[in-house]
Amino acid sequence: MDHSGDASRQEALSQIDFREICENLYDGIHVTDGTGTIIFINQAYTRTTGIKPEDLLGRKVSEVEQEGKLYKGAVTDTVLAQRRRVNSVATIFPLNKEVLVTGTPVFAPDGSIKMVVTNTRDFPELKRLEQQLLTLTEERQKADEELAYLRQQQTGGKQMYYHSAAMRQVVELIHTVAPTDVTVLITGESGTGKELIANEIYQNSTRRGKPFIKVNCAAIPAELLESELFGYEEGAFTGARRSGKSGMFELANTGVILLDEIGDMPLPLQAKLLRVLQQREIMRIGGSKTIQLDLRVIASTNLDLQEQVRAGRFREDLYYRLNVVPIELKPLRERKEDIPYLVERFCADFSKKYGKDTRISAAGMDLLQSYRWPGNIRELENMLERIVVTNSGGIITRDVVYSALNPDGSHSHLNPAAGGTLRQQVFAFEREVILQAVEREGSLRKAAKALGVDHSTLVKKYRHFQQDNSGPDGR
Ligand SMILES: Nc1ncnc2c1ncn2[C@@H]1O[C@H](COP(=O)(O)OP(=O)(O)OP(=O)(O)O)[C@@H](O)[C@H]1O
Repeated sequence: MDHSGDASRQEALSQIDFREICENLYDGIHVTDGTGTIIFINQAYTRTTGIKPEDLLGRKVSEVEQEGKLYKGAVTDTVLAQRRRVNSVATIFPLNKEVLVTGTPVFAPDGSIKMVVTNTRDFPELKRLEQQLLTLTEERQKADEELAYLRQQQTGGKQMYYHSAAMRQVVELIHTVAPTDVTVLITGESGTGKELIANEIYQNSTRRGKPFIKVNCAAIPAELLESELFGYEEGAFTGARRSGKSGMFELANTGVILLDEIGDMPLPLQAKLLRVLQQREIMRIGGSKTIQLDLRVIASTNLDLQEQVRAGRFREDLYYRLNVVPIELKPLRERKEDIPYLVERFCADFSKKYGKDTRISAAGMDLLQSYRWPGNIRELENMLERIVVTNSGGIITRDVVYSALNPDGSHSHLNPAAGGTLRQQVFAFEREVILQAVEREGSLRKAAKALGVDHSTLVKKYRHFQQDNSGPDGR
């Protein structure tokens, strides 16, 4: 066997000056012989205690203690008596402070104690670190709790209401795909509930409780979006934060990222996003290290992405990457069956929230169903909240709905057949006039009288309008 390695190690070891090592230790070292006479202290000891070698060397620890000028609470004599390691807190008089001391016996081959080596550590420093650790742990715990609460608020605070076959299908699809990690693209007009759907997917996914980061690609200026998404290293560009910053992808790691308004993402960034989706890794701006990503991507937009692709504003390859499972939300006007259910749920929710008991009249509901809801469910929800808060009576009448839909008195908002033919618009207007009169007058006969038409004409028209909410050709 070749022992040359051992030999050279021995040789190297023999050259080492252990005193030099001692002088360079961070802890203060105080060494006595087997009788308790101090034979060595290192520089760190002097730094920690303010006591110089000439004050101690050659003296007995017990004598120094008795004198009561330099320290008290030394462990040397206890170590000598008990022949074991002893920890204690000693008081250092020159600096008027406490230090943590650990005395260790060093035994000779015959079993006698040949030295006592005592480490001296700044107690306040340790204490400060301990306190800092404790504070940080508490803060971290609070932050974790707050995060869990906010995440819950952000994603689970709202219930999804639906009734139409179209929405039932959507919900079924969500529950099928949620537990998988598949990429989902949610499309629909503004206010149709895209974000709510994304929340539902997150809540039912295996990543629930992990980060869920929502990025609105349209709300962040194009020149900032890249650094928001990818983060940057210190000094990556002028104005970059000194310590660098993690991007949204990094923050979302192990969880879910929702790229909202993806259709508004600038083309150069689309190329970078495609790379992220393909390689599942990113590099911070100005960085050199790749960061592996484990995340699920949900994208949403109110633009027609295929149209954007045709117009050259959206990369086709990215479109296919995102459109693995498409979920399309119809505008509210195309799923009117949802309206009564939504109205009832919202009325109940807001009544509870504001301590009221508000219900909607049949005629009020009828008017809500005939409206086109350009702002979709968001508009309906906001309007009902406003009505419930301001309405003093318990019943939301047709008049109340009418003024809520038409606050400035112009008929611009309330145009059930907006964009339709003259016939459709006249139909809508006539319908409105008749339904309002019936509600106001309380009976068909009185309404006919007020409007100056035959009772039988009014009955005929009223029945027709009741059967068809939307327009003369059943639109
Ligand atoms: N099916 C639903 N049941 C209950 N509330 C809903 C439903 N759909 C949408 N909402 C409510 O309507 C509002 C708008 O929904 P959401 O923000 O999800 O729409 P969006 O399609 O993401 O809109 P935008 O494109 O403008 O961001 C929210 O307050 C949401 O809670």
